[in-house]
Amino acid sequence: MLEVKGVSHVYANGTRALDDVNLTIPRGMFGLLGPNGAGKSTLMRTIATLQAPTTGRIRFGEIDVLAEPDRLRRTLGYLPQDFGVYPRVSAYQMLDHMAVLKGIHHAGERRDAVEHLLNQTNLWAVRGKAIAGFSGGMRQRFGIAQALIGDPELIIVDEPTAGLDPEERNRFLNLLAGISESVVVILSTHLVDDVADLCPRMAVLAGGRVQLEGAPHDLIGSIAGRVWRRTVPHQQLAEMQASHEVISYRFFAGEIVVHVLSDSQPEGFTPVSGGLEDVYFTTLAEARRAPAEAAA
Ligand SMILES: Nc1ncnc2c1ncn2[C@@H]1O[C@H](COP(=O)(O)OP(=O)(O)OP(=O)(O)O)[C@@H](O)[C@H]1O
Repeated sequence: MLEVKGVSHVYANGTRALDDVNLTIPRGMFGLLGPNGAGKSTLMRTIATLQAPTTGRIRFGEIDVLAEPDRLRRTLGYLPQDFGVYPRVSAYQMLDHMAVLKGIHHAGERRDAVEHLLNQTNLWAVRGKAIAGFSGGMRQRFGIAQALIGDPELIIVDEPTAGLDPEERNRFLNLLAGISESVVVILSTHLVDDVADLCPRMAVLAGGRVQLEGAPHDLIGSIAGRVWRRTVPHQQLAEMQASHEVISYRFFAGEIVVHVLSDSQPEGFTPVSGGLEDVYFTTLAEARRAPAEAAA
């Protein structure tokens, strides 16, 4: 279990990227959902001991993460949002090298581990090819292979499916789901579907604060009977936004499908069985409104 308590982070330029974040993350897949700039990467890097928070505490089981970063690193697998450079060495060589860095010094043990990871991530056939020539999906699968070296108990993946085509995305998410049973996996993403498909627990981060936490199923239940939809010509959108609590809208066949939140049925609207996307957009709308109301 990972416990994040009262974690705040203020960057040197004064940006408060995390503001009193409290989370309890059990074994299994945990979705951390939030829009661009929400603070997800800052939180992921902080848990991964790559940067220290301004205040707060983090525990992973017996480990005091901020006081014993090396101890955490030995049991951590981290797939950052961006590796930056991709080396011209083969996937096999790179994994072998990284396994040495992770402390697997026995050659036979290392060979077994590297071969197992290449098979697990479906990269065996391309093990001799340079990573620099890999497609986006292959790179992400390589990223998971390197994160899994040494059987980590805490795995952090930061926006892993951005830019993947649907088939590669599925392959990647299935791979993650397969490893998440006995370890803590934190999946940071701005894609609601990634969380809805896979995560038994989740939180929404926005403006550096945890806005919502729970099981997707329960959170969807919490908005049941309060989400309504109506299709309108796009000229009417501004009017709709002024008169209703619009949580989302999308263009469809030349018109706009509007979803609104309301305790009773607004005129001209039909009920929708809300999904996680409605929960997410409702949460973001409320998060945006809170500072505006406080200022007023
Ligand atoms: N090194 C830095 N110096 C100053 N501000 C930063 C730094 N890194 C991030 N920020 C700011 O902190 C806030 C949170 O950024 P962060 O990258 O953690 O968000 P995110 O949720 O991961 O966003 P994205 O989905 O766009 O990656 C943003 O306002 C960002 O501009």
